[in-house]
Amino acid sequence: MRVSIVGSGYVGLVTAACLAEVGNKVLCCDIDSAKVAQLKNGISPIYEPGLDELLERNQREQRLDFTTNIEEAVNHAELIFICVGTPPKEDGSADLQHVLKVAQQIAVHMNGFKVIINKSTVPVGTGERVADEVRRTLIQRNTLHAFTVVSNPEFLKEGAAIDDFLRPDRIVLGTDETPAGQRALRMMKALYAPFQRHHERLMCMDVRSAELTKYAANAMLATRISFMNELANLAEKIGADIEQVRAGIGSDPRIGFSFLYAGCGYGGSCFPKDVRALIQTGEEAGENLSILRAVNSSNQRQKRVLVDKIIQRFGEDLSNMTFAMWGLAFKPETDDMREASSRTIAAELVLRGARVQAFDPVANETARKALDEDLATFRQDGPLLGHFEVTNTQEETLFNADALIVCTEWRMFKSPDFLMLSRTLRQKAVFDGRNLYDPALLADYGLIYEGVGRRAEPADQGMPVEQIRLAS
Ligand SMILES: NC(=O)c1ccc[n+]([C@@H]2O[C@H](COP(=O)([O-])OP(=O)(O)OC[C@H]3O[C@@H](n4cnc5c(N)ncnc54)[C@H](O)[C@@H]3O)[C@@H](O)[C@H]2O)c1
Ligand SMILES: O=c1ccn([C@@H]2O[C@H](COP(=O)(O)OP(=O)(O)O[C@H]3O[C@H](CO)[C@@H](O)[C@H](O)[C@H]3O)[C@@H](O)[C@H]2O)c(=O)[nH]1
Repeated sequence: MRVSIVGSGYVGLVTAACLAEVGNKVLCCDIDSAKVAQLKNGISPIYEPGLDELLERNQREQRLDFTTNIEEAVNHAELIFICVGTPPKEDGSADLQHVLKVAQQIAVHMNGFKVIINKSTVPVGTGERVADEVRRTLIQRNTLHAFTVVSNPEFLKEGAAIDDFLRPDRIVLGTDETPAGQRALRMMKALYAPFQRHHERLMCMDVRSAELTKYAANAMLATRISFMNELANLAEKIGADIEQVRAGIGSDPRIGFSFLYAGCGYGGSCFPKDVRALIQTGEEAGENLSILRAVNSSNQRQKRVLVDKIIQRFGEDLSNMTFAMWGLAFKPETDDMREASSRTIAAELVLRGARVQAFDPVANETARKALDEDLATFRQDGPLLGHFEVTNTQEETLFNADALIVCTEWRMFKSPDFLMLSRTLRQKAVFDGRNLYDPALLADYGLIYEGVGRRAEPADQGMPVEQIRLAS
């Protein structure tokens, strides 16, 4: 089939590459000409495992191309996916300006029947707003073409996006009952047939329910994480260990193990924004979503939990301190820094005069830009006391460092040389925002360990480092 994708970001590119991979002719459009030029030269603007190979192969085999020309994209296909951003507005609601702009542009260039597919995460009612925008533009231009709007929310996770798209848990399709809606449904079923060979994964519903399903899924997952984060904070105070509690409850199949990891808060381009947008939808509908309000504020507090521990240990003035920071991206296997907890932590430390030496295997560049922006607002009030920099290796972060902070659970950080850490860190302290390490083992190495909801082991009760060295 012929498919056009408008918006070539994380969702647009993954959708385009995966649809091309199964034989569709895909044209991907973006307003960012630098991004399109890069893509045309075979360079992916984002880090997503497996994406580069798919982009390269499908471009080479002429099933995938890129353009900045929306008219070309509209003419290319009957199926047009909208995959542009829906960032949060000041009040938390989703900003639909990019979605509605694309709807209008589709109408301007419409040359026949079109199925307009909302893949961007959009609030309930957006399908109707997109249809209104198209209808209004068609009337203004005195043209008449049949079209329908489908909701097809995307559930991929960054870092595992290709696999999530090729082997989805479910494919949600929201269509209306009109003949055009039913024709679109048949086309969409055919488009997704290659991704559900083994069993039916399609869930067909009305447009509004499909739109709400997306927010409900993210809000539920964010709630689970925040529930565990709050229990972790409690566990610390009453001498329990959240990792043991997690294992204890996850084994109940009604609860399950997924998304039960406590840590230094959830980030990314979806959970924080979508929770806030759903709260706003509730507000507009006169429904106070009190659980989600609590989740949102709980997560904002959680992003500071390591900062509080650091202040408690070293005091408010950190001007003589250097922190090594491992991991900057909001999760492993991505370079995405949107709403990453590392940003909150690094900025808070720099404002207190600390030097932060950070390393992420793929997000160093995006992190440098993000922190520059974050700290710029504070620079307006005078020169910063501290300093943030990224280093080329994990080891370089440790140079003259007092303590280590782990923000992202990249595989390479999971089993470090604890003896070396114990000898190198001046204050022998490890603040583990992802609960990667065993508190008792670190105590054996004479390291002070602070996780999230872990039972602390006094470092001085462990075997002294020198003794370990003699024993080994
Ligand atoms: N990133 C994810 O993991 C993920 C997963 C599921 C759903 N979503 C949702 O999908 C949507 C897109 O997210 P993303 O992370 O891919 O965003 P992104 O910021 O990575 O990409 C959006 C792209 O749209 C382009 N764009 C903006 N206006 C345009 C226009 N008028 N014409 C053509 N291109 C235009 C931008 O230049 C950008 O390249 C959002 O609604 C998001 O909530 C994201
Ligand atoms: O047990 C857990 C699981 C995740 N996280 C954090 O939660 C955030 C989000 O993680 P994840 O959901 O894996 O990444 P995203 O790529 O943001 O994916 C979410 O957001 C996407 C955009 O809407 C959806 O498509 C996905 O289904 C949904 O999982 C990250 O900061 C994680 O560190 C935890 O703190 N504890």
